[in-house]
Amino acid sequence: MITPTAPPALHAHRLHQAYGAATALDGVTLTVHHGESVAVMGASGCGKTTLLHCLAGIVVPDRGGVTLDVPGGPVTLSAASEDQRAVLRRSHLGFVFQQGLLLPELTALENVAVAAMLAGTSRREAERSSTELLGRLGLHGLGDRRIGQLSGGQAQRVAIARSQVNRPSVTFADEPTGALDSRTSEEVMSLLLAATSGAGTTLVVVTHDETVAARCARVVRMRDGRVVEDSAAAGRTPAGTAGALR
Ligand SMILES: Nc1ncnc2c1ncn2[C@@H]1O[C@H](COP(=O)(O)OP(=O)(O)OP(=O)(O)O)[C@@H](O)[C@H]1O
Repeated sequence: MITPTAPPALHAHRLHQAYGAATALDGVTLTVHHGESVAVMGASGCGKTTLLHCLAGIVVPDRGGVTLDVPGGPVTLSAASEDQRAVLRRSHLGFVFQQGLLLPELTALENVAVAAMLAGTSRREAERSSTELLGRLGLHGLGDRRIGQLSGGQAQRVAIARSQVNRPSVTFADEPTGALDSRTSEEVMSLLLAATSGAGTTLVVVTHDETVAARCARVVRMRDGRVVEDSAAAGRTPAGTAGALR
């Protein structure tokens, strides 16, 4: 008897993306399984962020396609409208960027709760789950602070809380520790891993930092818009998944 296998968390097939004369992606194929943590590395300008944006449906590539497995079944991004992709991102994908992109005029709690409310959660439930999540990320009692009243590491914890409040299937992080010192970077990466692959969901993280990449189960290296090395092919074992946050 043949046992049906679960679809991967994401599958990208021969992605090409050019900006004028610059080729950002030159035929990237990548499959990421549920619960994996994958670091994407490579020199500046090699196409890492463009890849992340294509995988998350922020950019639709010139050629090639991406399929994401989310609750309700796999979605082919090229077949989805811009509105459908926006709903998919809000409800099923998480994002953490270098600067967090938090709203400075809102408190830590409001920054997290807004993400839940935009995905359709009531204010009451959004505030309850956001308070709980901030507490689990070590920010108990700091929910009323505005972002400018937090340290860089605390602000990134808020960004992680915001990214996870809708329990995303896949979390995309672009240089999430880029603005932090090495100790804080390690703490933030531990929390990000615990919240994602440590809880059975998927993390794709773009980084220049080898120590950040070493915490991930898999490292993909790019050069000139192509994947030139993939530790999955070399049989590397998971290393950095800390205990689950939920
Ligand atoms: N919106 C855009 N318009 C024009 N060119 C772009 C755009 N986005 C990316 N590029 C170009 O595409 C190439 C890949 O850029 P990308 O940002 O994906 O690289 P990266 O590896 O993430 O770089 P970095 O590590 O410096 O962030 C570069 O040559 C860049 O200049």
